[in-house]
Amino acid sequence: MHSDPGKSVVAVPPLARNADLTLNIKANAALIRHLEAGGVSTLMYGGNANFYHLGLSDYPRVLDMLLELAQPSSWIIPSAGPDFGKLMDQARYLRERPFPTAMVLPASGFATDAGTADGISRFADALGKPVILYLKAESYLSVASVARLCDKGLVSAIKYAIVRDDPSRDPYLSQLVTAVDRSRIISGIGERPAIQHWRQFGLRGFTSGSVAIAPRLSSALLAALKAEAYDEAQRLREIFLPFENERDGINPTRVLHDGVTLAGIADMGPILPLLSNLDDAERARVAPVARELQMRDAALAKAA
Ligand SMILES: N[C@@H](CC=O)C(=O)O
Repeated sequence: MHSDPGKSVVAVPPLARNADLTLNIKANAALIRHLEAGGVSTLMYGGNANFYHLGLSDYPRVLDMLLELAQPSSWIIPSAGPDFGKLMDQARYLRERPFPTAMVLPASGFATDAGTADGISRFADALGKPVILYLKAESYLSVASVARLCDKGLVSAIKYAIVRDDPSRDPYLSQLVTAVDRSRIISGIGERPAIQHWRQFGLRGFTSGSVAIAPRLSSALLAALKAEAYDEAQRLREIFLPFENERDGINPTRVLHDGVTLAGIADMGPILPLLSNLDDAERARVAPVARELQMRDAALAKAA
């Protein structure tokens, strides 16, 4: 298992379940094979896999399935939390397994900056390893608190996912890249802001949900960024926008979950409550867009 955040696009895939909500091992295997065949070797199981609602009784089974299904050369990053009790309970299962790190899901509400920093420190101590921070809102952790956690050696990487109308105007990110080593920060909002985060803020990697449908196209975008081929990167980014627009218009996690099924990659089945699958009208809207993205990706495979 490698542990280099810039080696591949960091996929944030959905998790497949059967009708009775048990794990669908065959469908999860098919999705992981699809990603790995498309050049993706880092798979982060977090929001899109709905780890927010994963019970402790299910957690070790999910961790073991992911370890079994991924290639030994791939890097699986599970997440934990978001609440403090779950973080500390899950640390026990994580530390018994060979994960180089885990991502802390961000709590929203009923938390303070100081309390969140304290909770993350205690989780990293219990895990015995530095963790990945997931910054999704400015109110979650101040830049000073993030820098202190990094200085204490408790953070291996940061998934930066604060959405801006204009990603090039981001005072929090501007402060962050001066306060911590920017090579630790990964753009965490998919293909849409990845080029601006790369060029303007020096972030050297990105996470993606839509990579679960189009791993070759997303990997080609990362390769274009690494080669400083920015026109090509822009062309590739635009291929993702129709699907990303549906995700942003309905719900990013729900559209991705059912989009993978509708694109014919693997049957993701029901999404774990408290989320719900798309309704019929939403499925009718998303299906052609998901299929188009999958076909563009397949065309790239044929051309290679
Ligand atoms: N939220 C983004 C990146 C993954 O975390 C997406 O789902 O595309």
